[in-house]
Amino acid sequence: MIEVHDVRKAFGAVQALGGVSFTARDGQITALLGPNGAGKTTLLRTLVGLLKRDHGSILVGGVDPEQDPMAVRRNIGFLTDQFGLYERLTTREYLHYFGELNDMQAPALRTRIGEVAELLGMEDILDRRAKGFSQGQRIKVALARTLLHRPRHLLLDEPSRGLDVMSTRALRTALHALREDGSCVIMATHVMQEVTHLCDDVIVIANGHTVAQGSPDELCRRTGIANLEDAFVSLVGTEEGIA
Ligand SMILES: Nc1ncnc2c1ncn2[C@@H]1O[C@H](COP(=O)(O)OP(=O)(O)OP(=O)(O)O)[C@@H](O)[C@H]1O
Repeated sequence: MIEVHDVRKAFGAVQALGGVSFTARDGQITALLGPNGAGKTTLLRTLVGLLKRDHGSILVGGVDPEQDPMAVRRNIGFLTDQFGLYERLTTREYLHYFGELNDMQAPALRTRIGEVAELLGMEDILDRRAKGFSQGQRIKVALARTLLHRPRHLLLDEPSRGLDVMSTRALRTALHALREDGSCVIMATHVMQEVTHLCDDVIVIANGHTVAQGSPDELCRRTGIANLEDAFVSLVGTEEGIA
C-alpha cells in the first residue's frame, strides 16, 4: 500500500505539488490522471525517494522513502520516461546486470528473465543488443527490468507510450497478473481507454493538487457525467492532456 498525505514540492518558484493526498491499495491498479504539467512525474519521483519532498508524509509498504530509501527501493519498481538502456548489451545481459544489482542469485535470475520475457512477449529480443531497438522494444526492456525483482509496488510513468496493439495487450496481461499477485500498481497515463479497461481506482491531480479519487464509475457518478473522459475534463476544468 502507498499512503500519501499533503505532499508538496517546489522547484524554485514553480509549485509542482501543492498538496497531494491519496491511498493506493494492494491488489489494485491505480491510475494517476492529470493534464500536462499537473505534477504526475514529480509525484512518482518523490514516492521513490529520487526527489525530497518539502512537506507532508509518504509511506510505501509502511516505510518512508526518506527514512529508509534502500528498503523502499527493494520493494518498488519504477518505470520512468528515461529508459537508460545500454546499447552494447543484449537484453539478457542487461537484465542479468540489474538482477545482480538487486541481489538476485544466478539460477533464480535466469528463470525470472525467462518469465518476464514471456510475460511481455519479448523473447525475440532477448539476445539482441539494444542498439537500434524501436521505442516499443526499449520500453519492454525497461519494463522487464522494473518487474524483474518482483517488487510489491510498481510505479509506471506512461507505460504504454510507443507500444503497438500486441505489446499493449501484453502489458495489460502483465498488469492483470501483477494485480492478481497482490501488487500495488500506480500508473500515470493520458489514455482514458486504458484507465477504463484496466484501472480499479483513479487519482486525478491538477496544478499539483489531488482533485478526486475513486473508481472510474464513482468519478462518473460524482460528476453526473457518463463518460470518463468528460468526467475528467469536468474535474480538472481543462481539455489539456487527453489522449
Ligand atoms: N526539475 C525541475 N525543475 C523545474 N521545474 C520542474 C522540474 N520538474 C518538473 N518541473 C515543473 O513541475 C511541474 C510538474 O511537472 P511534472 O513533470 O511533474 O508534470 P506531469 O504531470 O508529469 O506532466 P506531463 O503529463 O506533461 O508529463 C511542471 O510545471 C514542470 O515544468
